[in-house]
Order: sequence, then C-alpha cells, then structure tokens
Amino acid sequence: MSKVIKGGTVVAADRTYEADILIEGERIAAIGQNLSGDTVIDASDAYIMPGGIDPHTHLEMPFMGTTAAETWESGTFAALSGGTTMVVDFVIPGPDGMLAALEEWEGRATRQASSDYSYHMAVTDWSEQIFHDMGKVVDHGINTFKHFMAYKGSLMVNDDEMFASFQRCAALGALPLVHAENGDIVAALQQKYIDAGIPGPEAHAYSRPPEVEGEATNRAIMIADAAGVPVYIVHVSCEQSHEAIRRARQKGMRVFGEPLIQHLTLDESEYQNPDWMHAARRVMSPPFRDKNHQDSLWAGLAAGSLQVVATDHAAFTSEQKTLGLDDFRKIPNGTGGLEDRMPVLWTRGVETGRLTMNEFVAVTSTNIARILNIYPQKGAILPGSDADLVVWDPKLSKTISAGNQKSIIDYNVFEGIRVNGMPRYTLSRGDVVWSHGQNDQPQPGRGKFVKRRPFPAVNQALSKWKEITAPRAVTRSAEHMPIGV
Ligand SMILES: NC(=O)NCCC(=O)O
Ligand SMILES: [Zn+2]
Ligand SMILES: [Zn+2]
Repeated sequence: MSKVIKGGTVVAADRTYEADILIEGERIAAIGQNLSGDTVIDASDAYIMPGGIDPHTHLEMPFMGTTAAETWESGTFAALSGGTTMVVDFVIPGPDGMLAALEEWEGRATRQASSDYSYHMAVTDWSEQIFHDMGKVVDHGINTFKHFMAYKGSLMVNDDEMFASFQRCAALGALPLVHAENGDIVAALQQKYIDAGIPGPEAHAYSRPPEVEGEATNRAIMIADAAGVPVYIVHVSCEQSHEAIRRARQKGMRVFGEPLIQHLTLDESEYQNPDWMHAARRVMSPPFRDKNHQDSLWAGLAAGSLQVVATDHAAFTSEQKTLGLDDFRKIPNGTGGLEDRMPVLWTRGVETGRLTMNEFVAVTSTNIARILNIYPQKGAILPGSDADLVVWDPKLSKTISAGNQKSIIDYNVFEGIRVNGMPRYTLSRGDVVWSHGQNDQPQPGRGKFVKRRPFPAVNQALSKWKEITAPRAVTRSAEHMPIGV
C-alpha cells in the first residue's frame, strides 16, 4: 500500500518547492509532480517538512533521588503530536555500569516507544572497564558520549576523566557531548545562598550564573581540542557559552551548540514568582536567563554558530518538585518541552522573522541528523529517506495548557502561550501516527532503535591534523651537541 502526500509545499533545510511525495513502505519512493498512490494525504495550504528530531531527552531517568515522571510511552506520543518523530535519550549508568544501564533503557524503550529513538551514553567516572565498555557501546550503534561538568558528588566528571574519555571518543570515532557548568563553583555558590538564608528556587538561578557556564564551555572546548575530537555542548543558555563556541568555530574547531526552546523563550523572572511551585517547576540547569542572553541564542541560530534546538525534556511532577521545599538544591532539575518545541519555535521564530522556514527545519531536524550521522536516513526529504514527515499547518493554533497535553505531568512551563503552526499529520516511517483533531492513541512498541555509526570523516581529519602537527623530538647531530658534558 503506497501513500502520496499531495498539494503541499516541501520545506527542506536548503530549499522550498511545490511537490507531491510518494511513500512506499517505510521510505520516500519519489518526489515530483502529479504522483499517485493508494492513499492520499492532503497537504493543501500546508508545508511538508522532515519530522523533528529532539536529541536531548530524559524519559524515566533516575535522578536526584527520584525518577523523571514522563514515560517512554507518554513522552514519545507527546513528541509525535508536536511533530517530533525521533528522540535521543541519555543512558545514565548506575553502579552496574554502561552495558547494564543500556539494557535497562532498552527494556523501557522497546516496549513503550511510539516514535523512533536512539541513545547517548553518559560517562560519569573513569576506569579500564569504562574504556572497554565504550567500544561495546559504539558497536551497539551509539556514537555519542555525554559528560557532566556539574552535579558534583553524583554525575560530575573532572578534567582528567573528561580528557581520558574524549581521547577514547577520538579513537572510536565518537562525539563527546558536554553539560558545561563549573560544578565546583556551583556547589560553593549553592552553599553560600543556603548560608545566606535563601532556600527558595530563586537561589537555584543565583547559584548558576552565566560565568560558570561560559568557563566550563571554554574548558570543554579546549580539552576537546587537546584530545583531537569535535565536541557538542548541550543546553547552551547564555552569551558567555555561545561566545566560547563562536570563537572556537572561527578558529576552525568543530564545536556544536544546542540551545533549548525553554531558554529561547522563558526568562529568569520566572524564579521571582511569589508562588513557590511556579518557580520550582521551572528549576532546571542551566537556569533561564535574561532577554540579552535570549537574543544571543536567537542570533546564533540564524548565524549558524548554534545549530540545534532541543528540549532536555526531564519532566518531574509538582509533587516531585516538593522534594526541595526547604532547600532548592533538592528540587529535581528539569522541565518538559517535547510536545511544544516545534510549535513554540515556529511561533516565536518563524512568525517573528527571527528564523526562515528553512532554518527552522535545519535546527529542528536536519542539522542534528548530520551531527549524529543519521543523515539522510533521518532529517531529509529525499528518495530513500525514512518517511518521517510532518504536514505542518501554519493556520492551526492553540493555547498551550497542561489540561490538554499528551505529557503526563500536571503542568506545562509554556502554559498560556498561544502557538500558531502545528502538525496536521505526523508520519513515522510511513505510518500516520498523529492526525490533528482525532483522538489518536499512542502505539507503544512501534518505535525502532536507530543505529548510529561512528564518524569516520571528522574524527579522521582531526586525528590526521593532530598527527601532522604533533610535538616531535628534534634530531640533533653530534656537532650541535655540547662537548664533554
Ligand atoms: N537540565 C536539567 O535541569 N535536568 C536534566 C539533566 C541535565 O541535562 O542536566
Ligand atoms: Zn544537563
Ligand atoms: Zn539533559
């Protein structure tokens, strides 16, 4: 049974054009005029775009003494309803190590996911075991390793551990990812505000100023350069971090930066709200910043110094947030956004002229598909690509509300925001998995794991250059050596 999407305008990262799209099985079979198929999907007055890829989620993540409430079932369904057809989640190893954690994540994802998915593996320590396990993780089809420079005493790694892991990534053809905040300074500032008698969520933001993020971003970039590996900085929230990335890219370093839809649109005033719960629900790391930082992030997306918009979807219920009622350090860090990323970015980005439609596609899908080495299977509208597509209707609108969201948590940090532009249909590998106005249900278990091969090109280029420019002993003949010493 073939399908044809008819009457729409194809919007890709590089161009916009009128065409029909023929789908056979799970893939795009042809793109052209007057195509026919067994089933017709109406895209009149709509745009056809590659499905979104959210490279930063934490579904059912054990964290800060609790577990993120969003399940793989609710989270991937929320993603599809908002136009995101693939998520990349972080596997966080426990005491039993990387491979056991991978098995745990697989158990949850394979049973529940209705969208396609992949994983990043976290490196939270360093040992010979981890060195070997990283090779097995790459063989499994995971080419990215995450490093936390914050969360001292739990997930944080030190510079020597990070350098060792980055070198291992270089050898394996893998890409290191970094949560860049100086964890030592954060811990000291947290203590300072507790001692000063400020236990509320506003102190979460005070203890994580932009400087701690800028310093760590710069340090991560320099460590990556020393190790001869590209690096990807997650949740870039401020000008200091963006500046470090921009500077490095100008020098020819392969550095990527990922702002979140939350940091682009919500600001630090949220933490001053007199309602404790309102502020606590917005506690995430890094925290929301002021308008100047937001302008910097938007500019970076347009200029290409920042490449990807993600969500860092780590959704905790209001009840879970009360774990930090007396001490902001215990409020589980994280907010949601999977369902709203594309509509909010369209509304605040494309509708305001901050982004073109093609840039929207680039930062929600195509750029990350390239960075993760899954392009053009994902992130593209090309014959042979997976038919992960969104029929995007710019006239559909809604007011975001926890009352009608797919996410299972009891609030939404974008509550009350009016969005224009939503999926009329979302297709995942050729299946229509979301239709606006129909009460579609999730289809747990239909999502597939997407294998990601190592990156030969960039890592080889970097290691070749490192080899050519490596320090070498100077060969000196006897006549140039001191005599009789
Ligand atoms: N971002 C956040 O606050 N929570 C999720 C874990 C992380 O990415 O740091
Ligand atoms: Zn993080
Ligand atoms: Zn995260």
